[in-house]
Formats: sequence, structure tokens, C-alpha cells
Amino acid sequence: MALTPVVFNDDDEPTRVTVPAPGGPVDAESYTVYRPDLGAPVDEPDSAAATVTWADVTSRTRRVPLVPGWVLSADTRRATIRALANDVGYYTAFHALRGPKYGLKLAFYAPRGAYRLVRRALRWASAEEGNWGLRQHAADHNDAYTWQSLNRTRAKESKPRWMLLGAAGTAACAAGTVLELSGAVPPIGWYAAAAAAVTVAAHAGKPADRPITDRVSNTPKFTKLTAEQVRAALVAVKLQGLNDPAQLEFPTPIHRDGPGWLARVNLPLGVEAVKAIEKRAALSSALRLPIDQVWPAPGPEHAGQLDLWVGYQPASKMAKPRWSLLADAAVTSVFREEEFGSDERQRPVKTSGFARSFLIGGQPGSGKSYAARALGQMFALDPTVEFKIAEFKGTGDFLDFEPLCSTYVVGVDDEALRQGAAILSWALAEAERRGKRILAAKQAGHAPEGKVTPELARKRGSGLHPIVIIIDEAHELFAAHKEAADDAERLIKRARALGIIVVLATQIPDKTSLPPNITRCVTNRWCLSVQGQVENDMILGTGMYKRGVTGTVYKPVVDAGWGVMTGGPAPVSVLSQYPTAEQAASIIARAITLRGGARPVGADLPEARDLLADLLSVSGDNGQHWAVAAPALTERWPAAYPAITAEALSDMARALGVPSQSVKISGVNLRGYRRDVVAKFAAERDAHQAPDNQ
Ligand SMILES: Nc1ncnc2c1ncn2[C@@H]1O[C@H](COP(=O)(O)OP(=O)(O)OP(=O)(O)O)[C@@H](O)[C@H]1O
Repeated sequence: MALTPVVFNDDDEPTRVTVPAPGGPVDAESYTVYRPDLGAPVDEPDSAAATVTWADVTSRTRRVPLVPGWVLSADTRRATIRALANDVGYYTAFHALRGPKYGLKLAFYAPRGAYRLVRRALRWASAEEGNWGLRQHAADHNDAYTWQSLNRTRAKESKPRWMLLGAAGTAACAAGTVLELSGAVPPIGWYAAAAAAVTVAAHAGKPADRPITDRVSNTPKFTKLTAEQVRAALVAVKLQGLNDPAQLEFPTPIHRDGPGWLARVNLPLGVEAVKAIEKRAALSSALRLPIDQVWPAPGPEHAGQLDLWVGYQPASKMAKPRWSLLADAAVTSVFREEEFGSDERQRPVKTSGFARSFLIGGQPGSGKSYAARALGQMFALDPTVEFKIAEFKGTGDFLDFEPLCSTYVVGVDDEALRQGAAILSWALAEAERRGKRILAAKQAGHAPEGKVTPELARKRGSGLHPIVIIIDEAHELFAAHKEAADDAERLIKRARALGIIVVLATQIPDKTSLPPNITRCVTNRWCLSVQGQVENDMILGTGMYKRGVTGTVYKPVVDAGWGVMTGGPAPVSVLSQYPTAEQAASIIARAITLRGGARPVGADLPEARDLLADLLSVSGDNGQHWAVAAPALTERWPAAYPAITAEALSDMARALGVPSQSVKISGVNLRGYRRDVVAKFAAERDAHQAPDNQ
């Protein structure tokens, strides 16, 4: 840190910045202080004037908003008032509980304080302060003349003081008597006056180092983010290219923003804000605040601008904002951005559903099911949405959605898992059918971009209404039915423009439970509390942890519902909406009413197929080529194998252990499967399943 020498004169006034002479200051009464060089104060960004260009003057982005942003939003307004009310309530309760103790202290200190106050008044009136010592000195040196002169001065000063004191005392007594006799002051007023007098007296009587009230907090309470804190913290996290606090500029003064403080900082030239964001944990350590109170984010103007938002309290301790969808008349649309959670500044977090898919990952107790429910509740208020829900925890977390579902599966038994797999293969077939419908709509000029439009989705009989497929504890399904994972991957890729929205929630994001291809295709990944970097990056993508985008900062259960979501313009921290049981019931009741009370009737799900048996049935004596088997399966069971490609079939078979190899059929050598290998796997599986079935 740079140090600036400042010379102070004999009046302790700083004179100038100087290079001190080797032997110290020349003037004997001057001294030099080495001050840490902290750069210009943030409240006076006067250096900006010198660098302002015409573009800056005309660009509206540099304008300071007329009123602070948080005042404009009802959510942040409520959050700020709630934070203040919370503090006031806490202080009141804290001190009210200690009231009797404070009363005893007041009673103990007040007499001593009253004595001190009276003594101080008498001393002042007698004007002895200072004079007595001088008179004593004169007496000690037999200097009668000086003594008399001092005494005259004292008497002269003291006379009006006595008169003033007497008058004030008489006036107070007279006023008290008049007020008492006139009854103008109610008894409570006299009690209040007595309490105030006792408090003043006790204050004067207590030792200087013993406050009457107890300290509310033992740790230094965070009340305000200062430029010095920000500068020191950013230098402490050791960003390459930043080693001097003076290198940091504050384009706007640090100010309140929602329930916290926002410091917008320009990092030194060439230093990227993302480097600071990656060091969120180090920043939390440098500011001595919990990590979920410190939220660095990229600033709006350039890549070197950092928005450091510091909450009044850790996000996990803040009250939750009210959900806009709880309003009686709330209706949503999958084509619009709708609210499903809130961020650390209590601002609503929104997403649309169309052309999106969602992956929610986190350890047990992180709030995955409720996060998926929040998305589901948001979609439920779009009356065109049909639900297909499979939950493999088996506890009925989505039971209340059943009236909105054309298919609802709950359980972890073989049958439930088979039905879950069937939802995915049905959806693939539906995607095929929808592709054709959209082609027809495009030819008729109703789908100019070859996508489902809101009008097409609403049109009765278009067969293009939105379908939301929610699979909770998806790892159970993918572990039991390998082909379901393959279907899910193909569906997510294929369904984007076709109005089929897939929401997967899983607690085990490893390769076998959640194939990486699924993770790669999903548009919105929401990582709730996870144990470490590996799990985090499996959900959010490689390198996310290092970029500071991580769910490891949240604790399971304690921070349930909190997570980081990617898929929007920038990763956001989001707390899922968590309505009470009554509020959730009212959302579902409204959703049913919006659908005219009718339960959606979806097409029947195809029977789940046994891929090994089906491969055998389309195989020749030796085996079959993938390119022949795929269309043969589609022809025989179009609902179960809708337009499956040779590659997809080979992938699905490989997932069951069947290798893809060169097979010679009618003299042609192509990639395919050998019949004896498939038969062997089928026999092994049957033998393995036999004891379970007994
Ligand atoms: N947004 C939220 N706000 C507050 N509490 C929440 C929120 N979401 C979930 N919870 C709480 O966390 C608990 C666990 O949530 P949930 O069942 O969704 O977790 P999970 O990750 O699905 O757990 P598991 O994997 O064990 O099933 C819930 O019972 C609820 O009390």
C-alpha cells in the first residue's frame, strides 16, 4: 500500500504533502505523518469531470436515476421496510426483556448523578472553576493584591450566575406548581418527566465505562458499506493487476439498494470483474461477513466494472418476498417471463417456459422438489398447459397437481418406473406428430418461424398446446431404464420449438444417473445446495465453480430452496417460491377453475417395451444392422419407437450392454448387433430378475 507523508504544524493542521528531509521536519514543532494512500473520496468523484466526453454527456446510461431503484419496486420497498421493522422489533424486544435490570441500575446511579449535577451547578454559579487555584497560588506567595483582584473577578462572574440559577429554579418550581394545580399535565406526563429526570441523573452518576443498557451484539455489527472496506477487501483478495487501493474508482457513490448496499467499482484498466466474482469466498473473508451476505456481480457498463452488493443480513436470514402469482387474478403464459423465485436483493426472478428445459440438482434436503413445484405452480396458471408428472420419491410431493395431469405417476416400484419411461417415449412420439403439425401450420402461414406460437397453443384442436413434463428424482428412472435417459436427451433436443417443456430434478448428478448429454442440452440449470465443486460443475457445467457460480455456498435444509440458475442473461442466485399449504391449494384451485374444472385427457401412453426382446424379434439368424432394425421397430411399434434413428437405437442398446459391432448379413458387412449376444443379455437379465419376482 502506498504511503503519503503529510506534515502537520504546531496547531496540528496538515500543511502539505512533502518528501521529508532525512533528519525529520526542519521546524521543531512540525511533525510528519505517513498516511495510507486510499485514493479520492467516493462521494466527490470530481476527477470524472476532466474525463467526461460528449458521448458521456448525451448518453442516458450515465444519468443517476431520479429516485433510487429500490423505491420503485414494491418488492424491494417492502424488503427494506421489513428489514428496518425487523431491527426495530428486535431492539425493542431485547431491551424490554432487560427492563427490570435497567430500572435497578437507574435507581442505583440516579442519587449519585443528582448529587453530581447539583454540585456541578453550584460550582458553576460560584465561578470557582480555575479561579480558586489562582487565588491559592497568590495566597501562597503572599500576593494580597492579586488575590483580591481574582476574588473580585470571581464575585463579578458569580453574581449573575447565582441570579440565573435562582431564577431558573424559581421558574421551574412555579411552572410545576401551576401545571399541577391546573391539571394540564396528566399523571403519566409527570411519570414520564420523573423517568426522564431519573435517566438524566443516572447517566450523570454512572461510571463512564458502564453503559446502562446492554450491548445488543457482541460482534461488530455491519451497518454500512464504506469505500475503505471495499478498497481494502478488493486489494486483500489479490487480483492480478490490483495492488493499490487508489487504483479503484467509484463511478457512483456507494448507496442503499434494496435491503443492502451497492458499491459499483471500476477495477484497474485490464482487470476483469469476473476475476473478483470468482473470489466471492475470499471477499466474504476480507469483509468479515457471511458468504451469503456478499454478492459480487458484473457491472452494467464494461467488463471491468464490478457491482458489489452487500446485504444488511445474510440472504438465508431474510424474510421472503410475497409471490406475485398469489394475487387472485394471476394468470400466466409459458410464452411470457413469469416469477418463480426471488434473488438475494428480493427482486423477482423470472423465466419463460417456451423453448426451455430445466434441470434442478442438489443434495437431499436442498429443496429440489419444492423448486420443481414452484415452476409447476407457475406453469399451472397457464390454462393451456397439460401436465405429465412422474415422481420417484414416492411420497406424493406433487399429489395436489394430479387434477391438472393427463398422466400422474408416483412410486418407486417397477410399474411406476415403467410408466415414467413411457411418458418420455410418448413425448418423443408426440414431438414427431407435432413436427408434422407445425409443418402444416407453417405451410398455412400460421407458424412463420416453424415454432409453436401463443395463438397456435391456444387454438382448440391444434394439438400444439404446451405440455409440461416434470420428473422428480429422475436418477431413479434413468438408473432403472437406460433407454429413458436416451429418450430424455432426444426429447429435450427435439422439443424446444414444439411446446414440450421438460423439468428434471435429481439429487445424484453423476454420469450414470444423469447422462452428461442431458445436462448439456438443458437450457436452465438450477444448482441448489451441493457438497462440492464436482457436483456443482456436473449440474452447471465445467468451470462454473471456478467462475464463482456455485451452489456450495448453501447449506442443505438451512438454506433449502436457494440455488444458482444459469440460462438467463447471467447466472442468478434464486430462492424458489415456497407458498404455504393454503396458498398452494389456492393456486391449484385457480388452475383447475381456469381449465373450466376439466381434467386434461391426454393420449394413452404406449406400453413400455422390452428393447432386448424387440431387438430379437426384428433380428435375423445372425443379428441385424442398426440401419435395418431402427425402421423395423418404428413400423411395428410406432408409438414406442417413433422415427428412431440407427444411431439412437445403437445408443439405447449400448446402454443395456449390447455392443455395436460389424455384422455380416446377406454378404453385407455393417454396424449392428449379434443375435446371440442380445439373447445372452436377455437371459442374464431374466435370471437376475427371477429371484426378485418370487
Ligand atoms: N424455498 C424454500 N423456502 C423454505 N424452505 C424450503 C424451500 N424449499 C424447500 N424448503 C424446505 O426444505 C425441505 C426439503 O425440501 P424438498 O423436499 O424439496 O428437498 P429435496 O431436495 O427434494 O429433498 P430430498 O432429495 O430429500 O427429497 C422442505 O420440507 C421444506 O421445508
